[in-house]
Amino acid sequence: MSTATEAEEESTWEQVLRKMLPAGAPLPDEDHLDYSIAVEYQGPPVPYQVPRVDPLNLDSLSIRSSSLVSVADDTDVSVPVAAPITASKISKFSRFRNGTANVLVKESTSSVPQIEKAVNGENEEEGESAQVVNGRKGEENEGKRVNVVKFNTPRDSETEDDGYSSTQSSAAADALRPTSAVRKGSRKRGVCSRCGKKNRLKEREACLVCDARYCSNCMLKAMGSMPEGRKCVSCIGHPIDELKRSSLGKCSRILSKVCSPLEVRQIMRAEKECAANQLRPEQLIVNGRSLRQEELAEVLGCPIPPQNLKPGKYWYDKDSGLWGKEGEKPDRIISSKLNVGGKLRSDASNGNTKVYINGREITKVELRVLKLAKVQCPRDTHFWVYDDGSYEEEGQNKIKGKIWGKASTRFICSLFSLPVLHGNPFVPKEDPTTFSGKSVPKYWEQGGVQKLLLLGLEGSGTSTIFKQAKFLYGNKFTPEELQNIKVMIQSNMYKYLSMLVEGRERFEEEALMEKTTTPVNAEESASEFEGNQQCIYSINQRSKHFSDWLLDIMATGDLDAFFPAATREYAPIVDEVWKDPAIQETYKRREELHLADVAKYFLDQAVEISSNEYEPSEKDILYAEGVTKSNGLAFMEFSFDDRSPMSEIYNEESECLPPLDKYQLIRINSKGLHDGCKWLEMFEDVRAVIFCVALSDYDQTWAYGSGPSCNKMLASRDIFESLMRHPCFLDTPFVLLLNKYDAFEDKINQVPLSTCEWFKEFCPVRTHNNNQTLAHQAYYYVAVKFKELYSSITGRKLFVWQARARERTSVDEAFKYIREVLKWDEEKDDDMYGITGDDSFYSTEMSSSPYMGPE
Ligand SMILES: Nc1nc2c(ncn2[C@@H]2O[C@H](COP(=O)(O)OP(=O)(O)OP(=O)(O)O)[C@@H](O)[C@H]2O)c(=O)[nH]1
Ligand SMILES: [Mg+2]
Repeated sequence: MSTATEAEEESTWEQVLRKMLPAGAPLPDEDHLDYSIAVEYQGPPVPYQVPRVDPLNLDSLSIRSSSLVSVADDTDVSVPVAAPITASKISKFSRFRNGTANVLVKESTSSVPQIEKAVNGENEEEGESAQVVNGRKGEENEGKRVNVVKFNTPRDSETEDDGYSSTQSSAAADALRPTSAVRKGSRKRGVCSRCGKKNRLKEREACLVCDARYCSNCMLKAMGSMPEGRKCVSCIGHPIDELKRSSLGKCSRILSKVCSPLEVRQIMRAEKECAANQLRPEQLIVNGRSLRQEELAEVLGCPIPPQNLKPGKYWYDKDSGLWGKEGEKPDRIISSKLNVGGKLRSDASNGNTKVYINGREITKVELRVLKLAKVQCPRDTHFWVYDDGSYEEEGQNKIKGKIWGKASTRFICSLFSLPVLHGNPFVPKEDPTTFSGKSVPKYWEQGGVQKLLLLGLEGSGTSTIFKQAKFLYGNKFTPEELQNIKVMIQSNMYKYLSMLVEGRERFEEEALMEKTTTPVNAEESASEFEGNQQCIYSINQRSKHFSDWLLDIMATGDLDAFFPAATREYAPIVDEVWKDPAIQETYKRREELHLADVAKYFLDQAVEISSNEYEPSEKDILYAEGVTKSNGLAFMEFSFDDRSPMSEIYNEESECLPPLDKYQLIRINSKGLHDGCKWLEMFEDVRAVIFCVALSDYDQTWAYGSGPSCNKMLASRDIFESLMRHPCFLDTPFVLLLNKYDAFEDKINQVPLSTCEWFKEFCPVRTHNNNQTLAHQAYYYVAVKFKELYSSITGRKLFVWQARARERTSVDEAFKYIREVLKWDEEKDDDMYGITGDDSFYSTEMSSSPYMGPE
């Protein structure tokens, strides 16, 4: 039962309060004391009488104060419940304030009018009134109040702020709060569960247990010192809502605004590590049996534990280490030989293939991968698979091979989202057949498909090239891919806008700072002050609210959950904000914000893009940043069908023509490169690595995640270097695509190439008759720098090609060049001498270039 204490004397209330608060919670000072807390008191008996209040008879409760209750969205319960007291308005002597206008309103379901309401309304820090609550019997505590609608009537707040006349004890309100924390119902975005203020544009911090949402004003008051992370004080000790498990320990923007970084760190740590928030063993059922505490400990403590473990039913094959959700294909490989759960059942993953691994009937996908990996598995085969991936048929006592041994199998697995053994000592690196022994070209064994690996730093143009290849060589985008691209474009648009509004905020601050620190003369600056501190980066309230809201959403990483469902709704305001002169001014400084120039292309079409009927045009597809929604791995197969029809007519034995060369283009985005290049091991059998560099990056800065920033060209160079040193590619030819030549041409006359420290010795030749433009010279210089680096490390020749990926013909030429490189690479093994004299044709030979500065 909750106890509520009303203490007369200062020393006494302080004492009592301290005991009520969670250990370590700061005691609010008297002026700001507006806690309304209900916690179960578990301390020693107190030496004085605790005032008791009988539970209220809800039906007879008449409240003069500001709140009434509606149960608008609740069908089964309809008990009026006592009001939310705007806690910040209650004095420590716990009197209700004077009620004013009370209005009952249903929560509107459309959010557009709410935006209007909120953005036109006053700031949430100011007083408000007229709150209506959807409450429910027995769950009315701070955390449980939902759907509070407020009216932005400034008059009300004025009258409200003075005088508290009700003498009703706050204990009455406290008594209504249950002690148990139960999550209930849906909560409306933007309504603070404590003060009831509503603003859809403000982010709220949610309690991990009951999902009560608090505004930044109320958060600390409702959550205290957060000894178990973000939980209402009354929810401390209770297990978290499992839906929120993935957000444990992930700081929100609002929290980082309210607390210092050190506090945030402590809170996040407590949230992750405190006992109450841990998985309980009975929540995990493995092979049909819930775990015991020591089994859970074993699972979590083993060298390769299942990650992001959530409550649920799993199967585990302790011989191979395979682990998956009950009824599903394997999800990962964890440590083997753990003694946990029941016995693995044959139907554990609901397979119907009549092929068994360690007694489990495998799923169709697994069977497919086994077949692709050339493992013989007719029906009723029983395999025994060990934790190093080696396998044998049951009863035969003869190891047949290693399932994940071949790179190609690992690649297939990754395509089918099946787990593979990673970074384990058993990957047979020493096995010559899995490495590209060039004497028998590897691709012959794989049906003649030659893999081309396309990579580059973020924004270098790899996805543009990939998409161009798709347009060029005939692979149509499927409806599903198109849908993904559409969603990608829509969410990118919000990303661009949020970068702009964030930049605007910064520029505005800077501009105003400058204004105040450099007054032209006293009079002017005074009048400027009165002019409400405006500058070219200032925007109106409405846009400002939208911007704040957008930034909050972006900060919580919620974007995908929120869009594109809301895209249509917000299209007009997106368009309005984008066209705002302040944002346009900000866009002019986009380079400082690392904002791609396609931002304009897409934001100009905000309304069309947001529409349901929107279908990305070819140009949209091409200009969009990324290939897939997750923008991870993408691949396509193609061949160049450019044999002239004439030659076939002439060739009487046209059937004897060699089949067209088939290629598989695999594009990895730059993230895959940063994660310790671990992806790359799957691609050891590629025929060529195509590394893409944006020439125009030479004056850009860039940072790995939140790390220190550096020149982007240097970052590209470093990645390139780590690739050529990678053991998988020791024998693989590299093609360097120097992309964005168009942007480079535009830039080079304004920004000297020597801006990049690696190119500081570039000294262009300035003769009148020189028909080579500066861009041309600069391009050659860059190419030579890369070539020198490459040959100094590998002792081989680097192939370089220039590209403008937005132009389709340029990409076509690039691929034709790559084809020549492959041919040359093949022939060089056959004929070491015949070709070497001729190789300058394939590469940009310019070691004697006049543009090289003195070394
Ligand atoms: N001006 C110009 N822009 C280009 C060129 N190639 C690509 N872009 C643009 O540069 C931006 C980034 O290109 P992407 O193809 O997405 O780059 P990426 O390598 O896939 O980068 P991530 O997806 O971020 O890993 C896009 O807006 C492209 O339209 C080019 O040759 N010239
Ligand atoms: Mg991209």
